[in-house]
Amino acid sequence: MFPLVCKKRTTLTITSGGIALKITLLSGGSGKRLWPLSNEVRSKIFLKLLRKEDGSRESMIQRVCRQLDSVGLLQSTYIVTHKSQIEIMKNHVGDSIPIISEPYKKGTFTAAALAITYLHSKIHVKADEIVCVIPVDLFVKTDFFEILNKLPDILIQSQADLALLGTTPMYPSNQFGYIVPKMNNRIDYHPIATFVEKPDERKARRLIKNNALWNCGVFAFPIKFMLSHLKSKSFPLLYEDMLNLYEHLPELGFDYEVVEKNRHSIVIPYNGTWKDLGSWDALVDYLGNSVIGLGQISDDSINTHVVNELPYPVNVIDVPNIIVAASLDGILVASKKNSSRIKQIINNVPKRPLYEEKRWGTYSVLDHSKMENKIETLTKKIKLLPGKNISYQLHHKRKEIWVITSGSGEFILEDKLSYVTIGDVLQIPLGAKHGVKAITPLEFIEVQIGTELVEEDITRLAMTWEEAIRYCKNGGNCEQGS
Ligand SMILES: O=P(O)(O)OC[C@H]1O[C@](O)(CO)[C@@H](O)[C@@H]1O
Repeated sequence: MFPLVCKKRTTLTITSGGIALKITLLSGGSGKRLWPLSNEVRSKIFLKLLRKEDGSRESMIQRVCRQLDSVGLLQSTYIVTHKSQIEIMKNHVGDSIPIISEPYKKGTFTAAALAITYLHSKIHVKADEIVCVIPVDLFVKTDFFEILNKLPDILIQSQADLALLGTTPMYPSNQFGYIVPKMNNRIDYHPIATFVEKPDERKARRLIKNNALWNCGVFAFPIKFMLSHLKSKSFPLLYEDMLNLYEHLPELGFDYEVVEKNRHSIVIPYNGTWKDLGSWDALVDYLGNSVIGLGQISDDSINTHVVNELPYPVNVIDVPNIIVAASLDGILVASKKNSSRIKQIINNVPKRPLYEEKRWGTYSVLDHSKMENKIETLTKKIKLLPGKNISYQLHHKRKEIWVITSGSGEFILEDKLSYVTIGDVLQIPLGAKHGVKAITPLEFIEVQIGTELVEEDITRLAMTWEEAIRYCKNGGNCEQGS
């Protein structure tokens, strides 16, 4: 899906003054403020909304990886993400970037700690190598990433054990953390005097007068610095031990846990574009068009945007300064200024995602009905990318009827392989082993009938098609589908 193939990975990647640098992208968080396009499994970093120069669109994670690649850092990049997002992550960035899977969402400090134990005990990164932790939901120009290559030198020269990136504030925001530098006569870094988190507007103005910078959420330090911090907190230093304990570890933020307590930190000023793309208000500036998907906005609806994933048009007449975002998960109509308030009410919205990107393609839930006798039906539209397959699997609580609506593929039912194409109707009884692989882009409607229809009711027997084929008694001979 995404042609990002990074150059050959080496254990010793970028060196500056002989010290190597590793990049850790933290991609946790579900981005509730971008509901309904983001949900439990499709976090904001996977929304393919950002317009590229060639007119195509990319997601935040794709943009950051492309920019890291252009400054030669992708080959030393590791991604930390929650286990539920591994499949979608691979769809966006491919298979060549190592992904460290978080068993639970535990905040930026605990996620960074997991990454450090991985680098330290799994791939034996040296204790004085520098690790730079970056959030994925930032919008910057490529020159921002060029600074990262200077981090090892700057950390050595300054003898600091923690470096942060700070950007010149655009206005007295009460939404960001401020870094107050002790001004020296250098232009490349300053020691940090103090931090002020989300000040009110008056205080923000004063801070800006005192040369304070917005905290970009980028932290760099030698591995040994974090290892000693972990030791002092009695956190495990080995990756496997960390995984075993993860469920019981506290949810901690890196800012509070490390940055605000450390006495030898520096800030590296960055004067270019930096934007936190966490809300509709911020994101719409980078969409390129005022309407994405089906819909129209009248000329008098100034500064209004529509992002519509539904197959129905959204028309807006004479309503300025709003965002309309529509997906299978729901519809948001909000003033630009207050669209972030969705975060407070989102908990009342049903959790099951109605749209998911999987390693093989996507599915959308079209209908879910529950009858009085506890029988449920759930209808999905499933789209498989050519050459991809769903697992060879069975369900304990549902039978399925599939109608192939487009394309062709191979289908295995109870260890029997057949060829399927548009118009075929496939009956999959309760408990029957089944799987499908797309030859050309394959689309089908799946009707599930059973009790407790949840995505988790899947016993997977084989993940790859080669493994699935081995189940076939007829040695893989194709028969015409039913
Ligand atoms: O195990 P995989 O490959 O993720 O496939 C899951 C998909 O297979 C099905 O169970 C089809 O039987 C879908 O309902 C589901 O989305």
